[in-house]
Amino acid sequence: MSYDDALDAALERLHQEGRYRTFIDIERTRGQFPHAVWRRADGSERPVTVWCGNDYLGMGQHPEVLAAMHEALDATGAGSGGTRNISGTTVYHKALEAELADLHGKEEALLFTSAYIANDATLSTLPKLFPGLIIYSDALNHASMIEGIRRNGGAKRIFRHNDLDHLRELLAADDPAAPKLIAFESIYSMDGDFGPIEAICDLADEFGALTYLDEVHAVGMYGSRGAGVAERDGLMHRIDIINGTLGKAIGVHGGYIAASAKMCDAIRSYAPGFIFTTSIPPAVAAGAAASVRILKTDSARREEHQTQARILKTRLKGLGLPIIDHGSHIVPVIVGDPVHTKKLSDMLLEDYGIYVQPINFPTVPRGTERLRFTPSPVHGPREIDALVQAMDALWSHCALNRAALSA
Ligand SMILES: Cc1ncc(COP(=O)(O)O)c(C=O)c1O
Repeated sequence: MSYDDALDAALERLHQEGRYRTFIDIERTRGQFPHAVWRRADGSERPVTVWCGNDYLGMGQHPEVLAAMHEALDATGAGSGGTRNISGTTVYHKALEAELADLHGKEEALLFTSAYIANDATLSTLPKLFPGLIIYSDALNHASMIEGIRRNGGAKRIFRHNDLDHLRELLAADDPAAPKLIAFESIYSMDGDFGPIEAICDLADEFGALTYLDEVHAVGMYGSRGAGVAERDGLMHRIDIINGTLGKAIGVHGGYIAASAKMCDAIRSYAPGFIFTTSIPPAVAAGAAASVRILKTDSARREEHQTQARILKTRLKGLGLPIIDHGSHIVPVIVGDPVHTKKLSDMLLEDYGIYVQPINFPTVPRGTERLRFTPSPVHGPREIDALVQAMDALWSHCALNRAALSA
């Protein structure tokens, strides 16, 4: 088989399984979000409202964030010009790390090019620091954590999602003297359910394990200063390593960990995913630092975000649509098969100008294919009304069941 034939076969497999992904070309205009323009393949345009963005708080359009980026861009130029060790460290990177360490109440923070890389690089490096380390990983952890754990060559145990009894059983079965780390998330983004942070910290204390918490879907949105669910629940001091993104609620780009100075120093010194890659541009660091700083005091924006999510869930539930509701900001509507999920997504876009991507297997289990809406403070009553009316009409059009789901 030629290389070309092999590529054809690999792509065909995805088409056959209904897993081939096509990009939807969405063009934004500064200050217009969530309104944007969809450019079709033939070049024609359609105005759309974006309902699946992860710029949860609209910070990517915040004038102070944009001003900070412009200022740094004008002062320093486009790129960082190197890895952090070789000319890629600037005052902007250091200021952002200080801002993040302060946010999470940790001694230090360490920037990565994304939260994916932060998870992968940190989790793949930890066994080099703690020989014999056993990592206990929630079954629904993000792909970036799974990849890091898979590649690290150390021992791993997968506990059933949020199942404390199973986690305890696994911890108890291992050598009490072995170094251990429990890796989990504060909000699991597909169902929007919360990780049992306090109970996991209790188990970590009991079994002498470190805790690693991915707060990617919570940073900026939960806690009095936007540090995440651990802050909201008064548990930040019990987490050894916090992972966060600058690309979702912070509205810019990049990722980080926050931890003790020694932990950050060791990861900085050992992790190839930190050492051998160009650092984020200074302008990106400046924008992210401005955003983090603003969100530390802008609790009104957080409250508005939660209110919009509650309103949307209540309205969709009022139509009898199967919503998963764990009380977070994520609004998953379960359609239950890939064909209807795709059809709904296509019709919402073409007929109603509403952009939401279908979420299918393997991202979610078969039979739970869904549309996942992400409201923000800039989705007003007009946008919510339009979405609710469209969902009502399309649900009837596709003759889908109207049955409430329990959380
Ligand atoms: C739980 C979780 N962790 C990490 C990431 C990676 O974040 P980033 O987009 O900054 O790479 C994601 C991305 O969606 C995520 O959902």
